[in-house]
Amino acid sequence: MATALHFSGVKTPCPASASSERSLQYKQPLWSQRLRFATCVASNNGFYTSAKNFSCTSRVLRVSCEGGGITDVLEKKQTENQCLGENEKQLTCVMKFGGSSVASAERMREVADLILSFPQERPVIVLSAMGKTTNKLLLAGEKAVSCGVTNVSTIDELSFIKELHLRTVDELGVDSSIISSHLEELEQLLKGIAMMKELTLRTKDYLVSFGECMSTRLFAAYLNKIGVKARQYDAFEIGFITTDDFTNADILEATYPAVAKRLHGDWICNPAIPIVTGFLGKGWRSCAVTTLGRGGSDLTATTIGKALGLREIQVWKDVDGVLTCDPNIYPRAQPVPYLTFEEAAELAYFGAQVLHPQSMRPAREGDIPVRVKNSYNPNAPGTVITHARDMSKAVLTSIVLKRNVTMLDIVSTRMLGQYGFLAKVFSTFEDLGISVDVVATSEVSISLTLDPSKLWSRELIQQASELDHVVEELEKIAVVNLLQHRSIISLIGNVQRSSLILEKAFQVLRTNGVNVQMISQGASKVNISLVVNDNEAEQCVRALHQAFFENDPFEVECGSENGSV
Ligand SMILES: Nc1ncnc2c1ncn2[C@@H]1O[C@H](COP(=O)(O)OP(=O)(O)O)[C@@H](O)[C@H]1O
Ligand SMILES: N[C@@H](CC(=O)OP(=O)(O)O)C(=O)O
Repeated sequence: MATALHFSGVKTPCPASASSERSLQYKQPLWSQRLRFATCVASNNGFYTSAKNFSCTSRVLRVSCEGGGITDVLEKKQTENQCLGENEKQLTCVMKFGGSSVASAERMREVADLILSFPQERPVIVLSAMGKTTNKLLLAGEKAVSCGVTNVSTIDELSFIKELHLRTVDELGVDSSIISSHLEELEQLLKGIAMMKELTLRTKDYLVSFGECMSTRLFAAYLNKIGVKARQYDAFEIGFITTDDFTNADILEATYPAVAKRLHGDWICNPAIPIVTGFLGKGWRSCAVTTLGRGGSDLTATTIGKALGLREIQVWKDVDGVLTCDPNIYPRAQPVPYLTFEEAAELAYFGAQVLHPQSMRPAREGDIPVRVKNSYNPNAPGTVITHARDMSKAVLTSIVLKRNVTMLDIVSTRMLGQYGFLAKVFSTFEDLGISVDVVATSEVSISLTLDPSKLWSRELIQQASELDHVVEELEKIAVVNLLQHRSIISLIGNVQRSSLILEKAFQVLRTNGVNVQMISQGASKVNISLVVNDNEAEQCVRALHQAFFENDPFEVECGSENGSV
């Protein structure tokens, strides 16, 4: 590949230095081959080597030498795609960094270093909004509804967002023009919301999109500033086509070829690290900006992974991988080294905030391994999620809690043996567009829980009236008992060993005086769900964690009547 390149125009002689060559490779992985060659040509000709900074456009490679601000311009004579070696024509992996990983200028610099510490990779980068920007944008929107147009500029969250992004511009040393129009437009939008006194789901999505649009622009500008060629993309401009379910849109199939064509096409014509907004899409009918549900950048990453058929999808978080339970509930949670797609999907669906519920689907379809890593602790091995893993020793993998769940006990008013009862119950939910999580049935009754995330996007008042409506409809065929403030504890693991899991679990729950109100073992064979009262749930998770992950396994298996399990 190197011999196909031609550089000329080097004018300034400098002493040769091997170490500069290494630092060039480190800083500029995409160009490392070419730079090594450029450096080599230069030193061979007795010109210079100690290159310090460099930047590349499709035609010009600019290298400034150490010790004197001398800039040499190396004209690259051939066109970009002719220059790409056979194995450089493919992007290799996705690296997604969540809000916690890009919360400040310092964190962005660290993330840039982290990306560049993998010079063998040609990554696509997916970023979330900085820190808690999405929450702040939503709060600002809610305040705008009632604060009056003239008070919009004093909304605390707006000031916070402006200050954070402008400080980051400053600290990264990039041009403020890359985000100034977004900040102005954001304020205009909030004024519009204040004028209308209304924040629709569609407007909410447009509002939160500013977070990702700005973080990616900042990061791409920073990479370009340090000489690493990067190109920013808004996902809604490059083919992320979704349903029009604002705040919770689904990716449509057309996305895959469109995204692949755009990212791969650009890379081939003019290689630059793609920096893509996570979380965002474009509604196929409305053509408006949509979002993929909270935490949706994980789904953006796996979608790109599948679209481009990449080798690996890396999801960089602020924890050492997927843990045995939520560390906020129990800080002694431990990393889980391996998971299957199925386990990870159940875990995410049943509430583990670490992964977006839908994010495993594209990875599983494309059979692309997902690695969950800690951007604060890159040396930790993290969690690798693949199609299959050795389950011979696996019992329990992780404990997940989903709070604030609504449970319905539905008892048929008809006689035993009546057919069509289940069908009628579920068609009621279908008609009302409400999704059901966990189900347990007997001949004449059904207990089920309703997915709070599907109700989440609706106003509380609307949720209450929808629940009333559900009960009203079901009461035509059954006696209905609505039970609120329940939690689902999901035991994700090897359900081939369900008796062992249940034996231990019930021992723990009995010791803690907790009665399970519903139990379900899904067809997936990786999940047993138990429904308990909200106010008992965290205590249960801690006790279950101690029993399954911390105690001596022999002690746990034997248990005792009145003490620790
Ligand atoms: N089982 C779990 N494993 C790991 N993290 C979990 C788990 N359950 C909840 N979490 C929480 O998820 C957080 C990471 O997810 P998220 O905030 O979406 O990350 P990011 O914004 O970096 O994408 C962790 O900080 C942790 O508090
Ligand atoms: N910014 C969006 C999307 C996202 O994925 O964020 P994070 O990766 O920080 O969870 C959110 O807060 O929901």
